Amino acid sequence: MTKPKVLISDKMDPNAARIFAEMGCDVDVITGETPEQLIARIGEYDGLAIRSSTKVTKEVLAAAKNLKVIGRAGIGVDNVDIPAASAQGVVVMNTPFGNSITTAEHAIALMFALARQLPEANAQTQQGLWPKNGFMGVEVTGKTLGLIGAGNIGSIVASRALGLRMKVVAFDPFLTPERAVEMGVEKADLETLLAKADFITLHTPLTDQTRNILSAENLAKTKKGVRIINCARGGLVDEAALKAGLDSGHIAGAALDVFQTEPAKESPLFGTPNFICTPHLGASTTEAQVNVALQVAEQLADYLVNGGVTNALNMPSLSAEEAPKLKPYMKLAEVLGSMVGQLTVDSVPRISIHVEGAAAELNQKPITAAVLAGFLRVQSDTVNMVNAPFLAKERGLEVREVKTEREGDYHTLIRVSVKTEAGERSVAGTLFNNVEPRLVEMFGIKVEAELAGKMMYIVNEDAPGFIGRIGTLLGENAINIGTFNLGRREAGGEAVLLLSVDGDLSPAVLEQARALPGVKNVKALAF
Ligand SMILES: NC(=O)C1=CN([C@@H]2O[C@H](COP(=O)(O)OP(=O)(O)OC[C@H]3O[C@@H](n4cnc5c(N)ncnc54)[C@H](O)[C@@H]3O)[C@@H](O)[C@H]2O)C=CC1
Ligand SMILES: O=C(O)CCC(=O)C(=O)O
Repeated sequence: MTKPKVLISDKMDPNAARIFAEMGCDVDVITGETPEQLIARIGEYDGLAIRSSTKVTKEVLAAAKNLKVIGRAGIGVDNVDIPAASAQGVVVMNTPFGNSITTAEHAIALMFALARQLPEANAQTQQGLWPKNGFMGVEVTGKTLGLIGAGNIGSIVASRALGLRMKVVAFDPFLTPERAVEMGVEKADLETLLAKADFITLHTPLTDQTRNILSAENLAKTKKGVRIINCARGGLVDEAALKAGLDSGHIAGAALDVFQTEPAKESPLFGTPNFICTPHLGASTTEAQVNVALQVAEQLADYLVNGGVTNALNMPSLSAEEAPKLKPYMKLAEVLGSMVGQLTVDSVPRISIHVEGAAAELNQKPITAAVLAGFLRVQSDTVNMVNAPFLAKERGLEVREVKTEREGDYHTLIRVSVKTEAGERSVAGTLFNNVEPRLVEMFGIKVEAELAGKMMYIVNEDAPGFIGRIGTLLGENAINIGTFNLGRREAGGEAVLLLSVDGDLSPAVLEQARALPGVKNVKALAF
């Protein structure tokens, strides 16, 4: 088997390259390239490991013909076009915890730097000015810290602030009252936070809801003398309004690690009294960089080599332990989805995936994704488990998931039903010996078949002589029959026949089969 090829395109701890090699990948480390150089190179790689400098745009993705996974050694993925990656079936992963402590510590460091004006005091002292009377700081003890965003980093900041004997007021729409109690913070709305906080620190992603969350209007609602820290993302704070607030003295200090435009080589804020900044250093400690490098390499290599999915942002996670267990179920799910896709001619507004028995004990998301991939692949051969749920949504296909833990006739069953103009139609399958996918029912008729290779599907009236006629027809066309699977609603009623064949089923052969007496439908299937 050829080794997967991975490109590390940003400066990363050397442990990443070591782990990739140890886990069976060929790895190149080529950093600092222009977008054009990356576009020219990316086509040869299966995996791409990045930090924040590489911008994975639509154009880069369009050139990434072999790319299967992108790994961000860090948290924020605003430098990756995730919708374009998803549409192309490329998994995007991050390392959500590796640099959280480090970034929280940077926010606390900036808070102290603001409280005691450390950068300016340092600069003037080293200029020989000994400015002992020029710097009157404030204590943080007893002060209120306003936390906007109480996720991983925000909650670490809160714990450190509580240790410093500060009060913490948190605004986060997703923070439950129970979690706020557990964290020891007061849950508040934004207005309350703005009115109460002596220091405000931001720890949210940049989204349509958080963009400009500290707008001119909101900055005006803060307490006079407030100090603001942003170690999350540029764009959360209106930089012009921040400058105006510092100039007027309403804001006593501001510290930015992140800017609206990065790298920030110039800014109206530079040189403003009580403004301090760092060049997006939040995650820059030896410990954090080793953590994220190890994690990103392990996650990417695990996906490329074993199919394990960890910390993916555009597909359900699948641990290396779960992956082998789920594999036969996903295969079954995919062939059932494919069968329904190949047999359905009408438009399908809804697809339901019902798992029963052993399958119901597993993570259902990958099973659903596999059904959708099989179902939609009829429309495009670039569909895979990553982009299938995305495409289903885009096409307005309603996806229903149902679980029944109790076993029915089989120890496990997956049923895929589609709603069409002709009504609800379903196929169901099980696993023989826990590994071999088998169809056991289609459209209400019990029929057992292995769905593999080239197959012929026939619906006919159950009548004597039919099997002989179809055998003769295929024999006359030099088509060898591999397996022969029959089912019927009742004696003399509707019957289905699924044949696996060795040769090609030409349109002429299918036409001859359709012309046989009692035949209602004939289709060539491929799995
Ligand atoms: N400066 C740096 O070098 C680094 C920056 N970061 C950035 O820090 C930010 C936070 O990271 P984590 O804590 O790991 O993320 P997280 O996802 O654990 O937490 C984000 C929190 O923001 C909350 N949130 C979402 N929308 C909100 C809204 N409209 N108002 C208030 N809260 C809202 C969420 O509910 C969540 O609790 C991210 O943007 C990340 O990219 C992370 C690491 C390093
Ligand atoms: O990789 C870096 O230095 C930036 C880290 C960051 O911003 C993140 O993890 O979101």
